[in-house]
Formats: sequence, structure tokens, C-alpha cells
Amino acid sequence: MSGCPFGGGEHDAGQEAPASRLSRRGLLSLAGVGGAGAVAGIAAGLLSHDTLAAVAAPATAGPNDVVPFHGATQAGITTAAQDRLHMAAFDVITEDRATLIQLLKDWTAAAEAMTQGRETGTTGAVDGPYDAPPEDTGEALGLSAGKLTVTFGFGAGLFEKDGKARFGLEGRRPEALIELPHFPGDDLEPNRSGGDIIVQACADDPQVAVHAIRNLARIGFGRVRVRWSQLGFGRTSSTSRQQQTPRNLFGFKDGTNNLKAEDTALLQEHVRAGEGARPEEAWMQGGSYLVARRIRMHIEIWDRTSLREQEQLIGRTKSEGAPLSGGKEFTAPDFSIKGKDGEPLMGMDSHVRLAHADQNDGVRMLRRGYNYTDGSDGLGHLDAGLFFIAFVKDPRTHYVPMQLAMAKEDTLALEYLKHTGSALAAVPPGIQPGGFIGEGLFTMMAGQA
Ligand SMILES: C=CC1=C(C)c2cc3[nH]c(cc4nc(cc5[nH]c(cc1n2)c(C)c5CCC(=O)O)C(CCC(=O)O)=C4C)c(C)c3C=C
Ligand SMILES: [Fe+2]
Repeated sequence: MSGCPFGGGEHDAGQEAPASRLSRRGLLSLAGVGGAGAVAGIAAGLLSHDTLAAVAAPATAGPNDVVPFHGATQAGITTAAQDRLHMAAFDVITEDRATLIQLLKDWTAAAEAMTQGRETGTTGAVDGPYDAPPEDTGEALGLSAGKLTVTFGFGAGLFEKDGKARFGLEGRRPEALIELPHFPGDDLEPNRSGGDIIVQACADDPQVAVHAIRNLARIGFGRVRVRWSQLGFGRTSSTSRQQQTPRNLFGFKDGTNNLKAEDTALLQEHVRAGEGARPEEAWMQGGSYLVARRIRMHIEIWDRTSLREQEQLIGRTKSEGAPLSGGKEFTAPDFSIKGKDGEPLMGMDSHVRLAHADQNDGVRMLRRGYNYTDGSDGLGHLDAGLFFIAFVKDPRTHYVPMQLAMAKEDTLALEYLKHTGSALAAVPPGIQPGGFIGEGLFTMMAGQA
């Protein structure tokens, strides 16, 4: 721990912590808000603890750094995709319903605080008892909220395990929360797949995203166990028309024809879950389903592939991302135009043709993935790829058929990709002030004991 900025210096072993010690975030903020005079006042003990608490706020957070936490839908779905990801899957290791509910309440409070640029707990990283572990791990002190969003989803394992219902949630598992089928070519690793609760933390600062997951794991100690986690850098989608289209590790623009936050009617049609077939699943209304796939890309092979073949595999130009049928990046592809050889300019096995709504019963999805590199595989190859994330209304109609078609016909998938991780989660609707994540799932229904 570094020294106190107000002359208190390091704590010595056994020394009591100052009674009204401010968090560094608060102090930094105060320096910004109240100016040097306020900071001098604190140092001289002139300001009361209450006064300090009232003015303490994140260090550099401004309105542009903070994404609202409460709302009809969870943040982190249509929120303009941030630059960094830390996603984690947790297995719940308690079987007690009240303990699970308390965990969700604790996580809600912590997520709200962190997304607003505050520390977790009431005493944060440095204001608690000197002889107890701090309530916040501290690595985000001095950082802004970084547009952090924390999005929670429930995996099938939360509802039942080994054929037995859990937490009194009999009948509450939505029918859309299926076990994803094994797709041809899948090489899924169990320790990179599944999970009872999936948490997606996105931020523009990697340390903020890591801090969020780390603190949720710390808070959940004894109640959950981390099953897997994944870091991502460089978003591979635009989710707003205000954003520039980014590039994936194949060097292609990715996200051009993604659904965007501005497409409100299409989001309602393709991303927001309905009330479900049964009253027991009404708690998901307004939520969504999160599909996560860790897709390793054989980039060394790709890097030895000609530009012509790369473009034909994708169906778009590498420079501008324009469809091979002509036009500019946002021109709609024309699948009927043929070249001199009589073959369609948008190849029959090209990724864009196979993924396009025209080939998939009109279905669309909101893609929100990230690039990843996890070192090398010991055989001289980078373990790098795309951590694919999509939000859909119903994975049975909006993901499985498309993935199946790709696994069978998409030359890009067949020759250059390998799926090594997979998860599906039901993402409940947003949280209202005073509520907690997934509250509707735990609300007793008429006739329930
Ligand atoms: C099952 C769904 C999808 C998987 C898995 C997937 C993997 C994947 N995609 C790329 C690169 C690109 N994908 C592009 C478009 C695109 N991809 C999907 C779906 C999946 N992709 C859809 C629905 C679309 C949109 C199709 C359309 O309507 O035109 C593109 C083109 C640019 C764009 O529109 O985003 C690229 C490039 C990789 C590298 C990859 C796995 C590693
Ligand atoms: Fe794609």
C-alpha cells in the first residue's frame, strides 16, 4: 500500500486506522470538485465525515464516464460497446435459496456502486477496520467509472443440476434456456463452458472491467466459484451508429450489418425476450438471451491466405468492408449478382451470405464480441480469436439454426475457426432502484407456497 496523500504515511502493523479515513477516489474527486482548499480542509481535519461523504465521488468520472445502472433493460446490451471485456461464469456452491438471493442483492449493490465509479461496500478499499480485509480490492482507486456496465445472466445450472431442481425454481426455467446442441466441429473445453451465473463486465479501461469481476468473485466467496473467465480487448462490433466499425483479428471490419441501439423496432423483434409460453417465465419479459462462444482463429494459416481468398471467405472487401457485390460499406449485399464466371459475387459459402437474415428466416442478432489473445499454445501458435457474444430473443430461433448452417457450410468456420468455449444465459430485464438482479424470478407466483 502506498503512503497516505495527506501526510499520514503508511500504516504500521497493529496501528489503528484513522476513524474517518476517506477513500482515495473520494479525495481525488474532492480535489477536483472542491479544489485545493477543500483538500487542505480535510488534511487539517476541518471538514466533518458527513460533509466529506456528501461530496465524495469518483475521481475523474463525469457524465460521459458513467452508464446508468437502473432501467427497464440491463446495461451492457444496447450500450455502445466499450473497448474491453471481462466475462466470468460462476457456479453457485450453496443450495440455500435465501443465500442465493442475498448473493444477488450483494452483487446488485456492488455492481451499482462500481458502475457509478464508487468503491464496493460501505468502507471501500481503505476506510475499513485496519485489521480486516478491505471491502474493495482497490485497483480502481483514482480511475473513472470508464463506462463500466455489469450484465448478469442465469445459466441452466441455476435452475437444475443432475436432474434435480434447485432453489425452489421448479418450472421457472424458460423453455428458451436450452442446452445448446453439439455443433459439427465443436471442440469445447468443459472448463471454458457453462456456468450457473454469467457476468459480463465491459468498460473502456481494462483495469475497471477486471476490478468489477474480481470484486464480485470476492463478495461471492463461499457462495460461488469462478468456473471460467475471459478477457477481451478491441470490440468486434458496433452497437450504435455513432461508433466506427472496428476490425477483428482477421483484419476485417466486423459489425457493419449488426443491429444497432437506434434500431428500436428491430431490437424489440429480435433481441428482447417476450413473456414466454408459460406464466412461469414471465419474469424474463424484456430480458434477452446471451450466447457466448470462445472461437479460436487459426491466424497463422489465415496470414498465409491470399487477399482474394480472404475476401471471398468473408464476402466483403478487406479495405472498406464493402460487399463483394459492389457499393460501399453500408450498401446492402446483392446475392443474385453473378461474375464473368457465372458464379455469384457473394460466394455461396461466404460467411456474410450464410449469416445474412435472407438465408436465416429473416432473423437478426445483436453481436457484441471482443478479440482475445491468451498467450500461445506451446506449439508455436497464438491462442487468439474472437470471443463471440450475441444477445437474442430466443436462441432456438435466433442462434442455433444459423450456427448449424455455418458449422456445415461456412468455409471460414470449417478451415479457420474452432469453438473452444460456450455458454448460454437468460439475461433478466433491468433493475429498478431498491430492487435486485433477477428479482422477478424469486417472486412467488399465485398458488406457490
Ligand atoms: C452464429 C453467428 C455468428 C458467428 C459464430 C460468427 C463468427 C464470426 N464472424 C466473423 C466475421 C464477420 N462476421 C460478419 C458478419 C456477420 N456474422 C454474423 C454471425 C456470426 N458470426 C452475422 C449475423 C453477420 C451479419 C451478416 C449480415 O447481415 O450481413 C462480418 C461482416 C461484417 C458485419 O456485418 O459484421 C465479418 C467480417 C468472425 C471472424 C467470426 C469468428 C471468429
Ligand atoms: Fe460473423
